[in-house]
Amino acid sequence: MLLKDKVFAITGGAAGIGRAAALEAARQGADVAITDIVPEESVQPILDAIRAEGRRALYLQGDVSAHETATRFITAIIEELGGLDIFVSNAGICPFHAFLDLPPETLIKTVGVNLLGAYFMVQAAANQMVSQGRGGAIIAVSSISALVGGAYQTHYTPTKAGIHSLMQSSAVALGKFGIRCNSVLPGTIRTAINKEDLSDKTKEEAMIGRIPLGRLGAPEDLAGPIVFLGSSMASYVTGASLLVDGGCFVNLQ
Ligand SMILES: NC(=O)C1=CN([C@@H]2O[C@H](COP(=O)(O)OP(=O)(O)OC[C@H]3O[C@@H](n4cnc5c(N)ncnc54)[C@H](O)[C@@H]3O)[C@@H](O)[C@H]2O)C=CC1
Ligand SMILES: C[C@H](O)[C@@H]1OC(=O)[C@H](O)[C@@H]1O
Repeated sequence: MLLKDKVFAITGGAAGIGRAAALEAARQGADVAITDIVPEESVQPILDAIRAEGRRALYLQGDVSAHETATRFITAIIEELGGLDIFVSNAGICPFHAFLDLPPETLIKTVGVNLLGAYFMVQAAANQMVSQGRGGAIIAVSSISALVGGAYQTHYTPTKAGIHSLMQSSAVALGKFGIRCNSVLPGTIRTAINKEDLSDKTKEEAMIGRIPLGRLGAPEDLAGPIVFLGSSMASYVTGASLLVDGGCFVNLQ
């Protein structure tokens, strides 16, 4: 087991990539804390699955774009699970929209959830890890979109580039405390975030055609890389970013 008796916390753990990572962390021996904006009832099956692995599970409902959520989440983790070893900033939104008429509210909301939310959470987690004095690991779910553009994602890709950069700077700021900071850069992974976008079958086929491994990703494809970066197997890895995209990024021609 890669995370035996560690405390693993994740934002946006109610669905998609976050849910897959939370469940894998429990399978790998960690107690798991999840925060998400959805009500606790809808997360109950995930909490039950974590407990079925013999691990403790905690849920806090909250909006990551409100900085108080970060304090509330870390406080709950310490009260109920007694410490924090691995923190994953994953919650995010991607409301696809054209550039020229993008409403300011959509920009403000996307930056608030994706970038400010990640910042508040990572800062709070880092402070807790520093005060514990035993190091830790922070992983942010950035995106291949940190490196490439999207005509309907002009408000989204800068948040993912920002998260990628946040992990690089945090790695520098927190190295002296033994805290490692890395990001994963998923390609296109089938989740609720892109269900509507991928309902355009012509677009979906074109996207699959660009991927050397010949398929879109599944949430579970991210679970292993996230657990690996959180584990002692990655003890000399910090400031790094790991593309998890089936080879899409390197497929130029
Ligand atoms: N699915 C994909 O193709 C890719 C996803 N990503 C990133 O992966 C992360 C997870 O996304 P997915 O699992 O794909 O989507 P998802 O929609 O399945 O999961 C996102 C989770 O974040 C939660 N969430 C949304 N707004 C929130 C808020 N204000 N406060 C707290 N929780 C909130 C949602 O309730 C949901 O549980 C996001 O940061 C996304 O940008 C990155 C690259 C590709
Ligand atoms: C939600 C999109 O399918 C997805 O988000 C990303 O960050 C990827 O680059 C895809 O565009």
